[in-house]
Amino acid sequence: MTDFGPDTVSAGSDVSTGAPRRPIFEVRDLAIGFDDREDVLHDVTMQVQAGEFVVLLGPSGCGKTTILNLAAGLLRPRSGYVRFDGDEINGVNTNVGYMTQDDTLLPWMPVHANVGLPLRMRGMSKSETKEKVEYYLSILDLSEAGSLFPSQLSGGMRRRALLARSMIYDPRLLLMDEPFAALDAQLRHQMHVELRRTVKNLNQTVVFVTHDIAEAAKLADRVLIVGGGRPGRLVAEFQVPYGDDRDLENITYTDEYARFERELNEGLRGARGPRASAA
Ligand SMILES: Nc1ncnc2c1ncn2[C@@H]1O[C@H](COP(=O)(O)OP(=O)(O)OP(=O)(O)O)[C@@H](O)[C@H]1O
Repeated sequence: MTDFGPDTVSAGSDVSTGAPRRPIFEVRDLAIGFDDREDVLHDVTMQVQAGEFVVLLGPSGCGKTTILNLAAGLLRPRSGYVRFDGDEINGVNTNVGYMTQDDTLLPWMPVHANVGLPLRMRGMSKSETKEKVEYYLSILDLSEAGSLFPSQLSGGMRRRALLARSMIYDPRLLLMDEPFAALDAQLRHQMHVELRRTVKNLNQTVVFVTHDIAEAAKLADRVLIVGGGRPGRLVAEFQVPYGDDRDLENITYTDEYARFERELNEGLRGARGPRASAA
């Protein structure tokens, strides 16, 4: 575990050239609040490298979604900067896909039209859109469901369709805000397996928000713990001890996983602010 000071970053370097890598998403010395109220987040510095799966883990209300909204360009910081691929984010960031726990499939459109919608809105031709939709439906095991309407899908299929729609325009960064919170435990597990397989195959960069320790431990390459009371900050960073080839069907039975879950649990306990711990 790394305890965060305000200057902590995870820059890394390119193994082939030794040159420092440019992060795809970067926040430095950030403070953000709403109206004239106290800051929600303060002194936040973090970086996400291309291809990484970063999980923001923290108690409710600590500011996790706020970080995603900054990445999407929906919010601006009070001070500090938020950069995407080296450039400050000014206005809506069209390089991101954003999947939340809301079900935003349009009920009057079949799955293929829902999934292809972002491409049609960007002016892609019908035939190109069809090809891409077919590809994404196939990698998310939805090929048979293309002509069904959202009301005809199971909960897991709806989540997969939403994931396909968030990824179809090849966003350079995928933001996910508790996307599986409404699913039962078994379906959530299936979605974890499919999500990791899909994003790793596509080398998709992900920032994923949750307050579920097991979800963080299974999915992440790196976990950042957000919290510490108000204003919130990054209180700890954990590099996940198992690699890309992790077997999500069996990993939860290993000692390594149990140890890591305990570490995250302790980190999360330290992230609860004075008000939360007193409750
Ligand atoms: N647009 C807004 N206007 C005013 N306050 C806001 C706004 N967005 C967020 N907040 C406040 O900022 C704080 C952090 O909210 P945020 O949604 O980022 O937390 P979170 O960690 O994602 O919480 P949860 O896990 O419950 O979703 C909360 O107190 C929330 O009420």
